[in-house]
Amino acid sequence: MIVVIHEAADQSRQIKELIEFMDAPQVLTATADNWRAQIGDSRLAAVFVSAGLPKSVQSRIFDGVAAIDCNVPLVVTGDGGSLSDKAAPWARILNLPNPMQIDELSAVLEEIWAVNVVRRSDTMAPGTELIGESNDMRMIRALIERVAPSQATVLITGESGTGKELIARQIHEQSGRTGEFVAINCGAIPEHLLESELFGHERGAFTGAQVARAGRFELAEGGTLFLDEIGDMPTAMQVKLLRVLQERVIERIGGTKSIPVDIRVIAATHRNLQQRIDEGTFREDLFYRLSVFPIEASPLRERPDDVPALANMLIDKVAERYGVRISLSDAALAALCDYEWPGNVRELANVIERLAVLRPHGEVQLDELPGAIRGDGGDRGEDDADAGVAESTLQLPDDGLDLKQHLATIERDMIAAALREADGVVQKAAKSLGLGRTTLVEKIRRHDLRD
Ligand SMILES: Nc1ncnc2c1ncn2[C@@H]1O[C@H](COP(=O)(O)OP(=O)(O)OP(=O)(O)O)[C@@H](O)[C@H]1O
Repeated sequence: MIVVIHEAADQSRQIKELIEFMDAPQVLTATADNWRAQIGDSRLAAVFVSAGLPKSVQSRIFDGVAAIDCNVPLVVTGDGGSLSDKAAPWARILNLPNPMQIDELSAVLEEIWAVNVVRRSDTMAPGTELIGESNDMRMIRALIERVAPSQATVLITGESGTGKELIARQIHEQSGRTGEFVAINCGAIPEHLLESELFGHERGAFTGAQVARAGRFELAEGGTLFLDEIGDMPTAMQVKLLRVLQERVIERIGGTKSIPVDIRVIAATHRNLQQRIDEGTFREDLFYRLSVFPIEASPLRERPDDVPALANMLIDKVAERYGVRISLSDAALAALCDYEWPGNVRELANVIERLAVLRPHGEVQLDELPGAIRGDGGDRGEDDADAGVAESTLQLPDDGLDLKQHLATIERDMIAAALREADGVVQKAAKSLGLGRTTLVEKIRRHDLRD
């Protein structure tokens, strides 16, 4: 949800229409007094605030936004007034001068989208407990315990969905560090935004930098900075990161002051960094700096003993979310344990979620699992086409269901899953769903899926 606050109602409407014209659904016009009530429980993606509003009113809005989440981007529209440096030192403030140009608005929306991809990934973990009693998981827990109290930089490697972020969070939680756990996905943020996201910037450092802003290094002061997808970090940024790791000081963009930082760095990647070093896309010196204490998150197929406990935990989560509790027959559970899980725990979570939505009540039987998991040689692409569950096995719950509502829920969840997989890139999600981009945008709007 994007909120537009302007002293003139016709201006508010105009800005809302322009934003909607740029394919951003869920735009709300509001006043400084009622915006908070108007958004209700919707997730706040950005707030557009008129520069013409009195400073005291702006401050009130900023404080309200900070109370929800300091990382929500603030966009100051028009140039009728100026913002105090101290108005919101925590904030990401973007500027859109009058008259509003489409290309400038488009750049601002791109940035808002990027920030929100990061915010979403920051809150993605459905639970914080590390589940599993396999030898690998026990070993990982022991490593976490050993490294947590030290200051050592940790490099967590492993395939996608193996729990690298969860491991990083555990290290932070057990470290006794009092600052925040700040995560950033180095692969999801456009290169030109990554530097300011990490290092922050001083006022006037570049167009739109209306006030100074702290970067993630500073936000993680006294805590932990989690650099996810470090293997995708552009090489120019790798040099800067190496300097921070060596000298423990940063400089904001456009700044001259060296700011000391007390942070614990944990990096993670699903890439083979050795291969990237050989290809010349990852610096060897940075690799050695990062991998002071390496932890490898093993793929789920190598620890099938963990599948039952993970499945139970995920069934609980789904029950909380949808109010439907499934169970697994012995044969179904055995098939889950035998499956290769190329998408690891995240894929298991998707399968459990799909089963709960498509087969809302009762015990899931072996023949109700996706073909690839049943081991009948079913092609994964075909399985995806029928949402992972054999059509003939769908059963009507004893007390019936509201089919329209049920199908809408499935559609909403599939779109949400596709957007997650595509890191929020609508074009990519549309392709994986076999839909045109405009159709998907319309569905996202209808299902209220974009913030
Ligand atoms: N051992 C585990 N116990 C409980 N939940 C887990 C475990 N491993 C993974 N998960 C859950 O699976 C999902 C994926 O885990 P996570 O995001 O930590 O993986 P990742 O390795 O960082 O993935 P990516 O490389 O794609 O970022 C999360 O929702 C996480 O909570």
